[in-house]
Amino acid sequence: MSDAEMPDSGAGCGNPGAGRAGAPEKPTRFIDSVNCAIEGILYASRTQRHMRRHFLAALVLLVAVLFLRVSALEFTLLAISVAFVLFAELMNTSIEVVVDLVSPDYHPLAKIAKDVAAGGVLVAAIGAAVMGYLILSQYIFPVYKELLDMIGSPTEMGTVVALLMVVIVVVILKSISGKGTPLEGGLPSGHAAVAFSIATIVSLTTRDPLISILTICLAVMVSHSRLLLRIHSPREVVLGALTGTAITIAVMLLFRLLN
Ligand SMILES: Nc1ncnc2c1ncn2[C@@H]1O[C@H](COP(=O)(O)OP(=O)(O)OP(=O)(O)O)[C@@H](O)[C@H]1O
Repeated sequence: MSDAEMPDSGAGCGNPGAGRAGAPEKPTRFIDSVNCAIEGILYASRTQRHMRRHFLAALVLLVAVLFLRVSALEFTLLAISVAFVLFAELMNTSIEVVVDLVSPDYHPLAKIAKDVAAGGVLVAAIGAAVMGYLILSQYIFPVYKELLDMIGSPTEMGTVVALLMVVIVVVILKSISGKGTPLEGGLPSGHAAVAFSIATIVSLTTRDPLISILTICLAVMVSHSRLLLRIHSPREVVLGALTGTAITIAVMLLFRLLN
């Protein structure tokens, strides 16, 4: 529980006796119990960055649901998935706090307890992602396909020109920033730029949203490996990805305009 806060033992819900008799009292009224539950959720949001991310994802999903006009059944399935992820994160936080209480020092069993609880959150999140994909892809894929159709299929010449331009722009930007070599380090990441350029070309060639997502996943993995190897910073990788994608799309649009 790296960023957890030590709770204030005197203040909080359902302990009106605190401060008077000294010892906090358990909540007796229903409203006090509800307040305690809300305090638990607030504690988890305040101390667990993953909880905040889950809430943010839930907000994004709600906005998407509003725009995509999913059916009531689909909304129910999505809501259950999101609630399950939030529930798992709350249970994970609770287990972390209990483990820290019982075993503040390193203990192999404490590690297993926390790792298993974290595994529960991961399983819930993967389930929600699969559910989200299966439901939302029916609405998003046709729009995405239309977008790919608007840019058009790349010609062989367009592909070669786009890739060469990406490499040249990366070298120029690296020489301006004065950091790194053509193949290692500096701003932007050349690997990310080329990986995203290839992902864009494959997406436009196949015009298949699923293949597009899979190749983008590969590009993300290539970019992530540059971070893991500590060759690039997140900023350099993101700029590389944007450079590769933007130049490739621009070249494709230009070829479409000229032919
Ligand atoms: N007392 C301990 N004994 C052994 N290993 C521990 C202990 N505390 C934490 N760990 C290890 O560190 C990992 C992270 O624990 P921590 O309490 O920091 O959770 P966290 O950073 O909030 O993680 P999460 O992303 O799961 O919410 C645990 O999964 C566990 O492997």
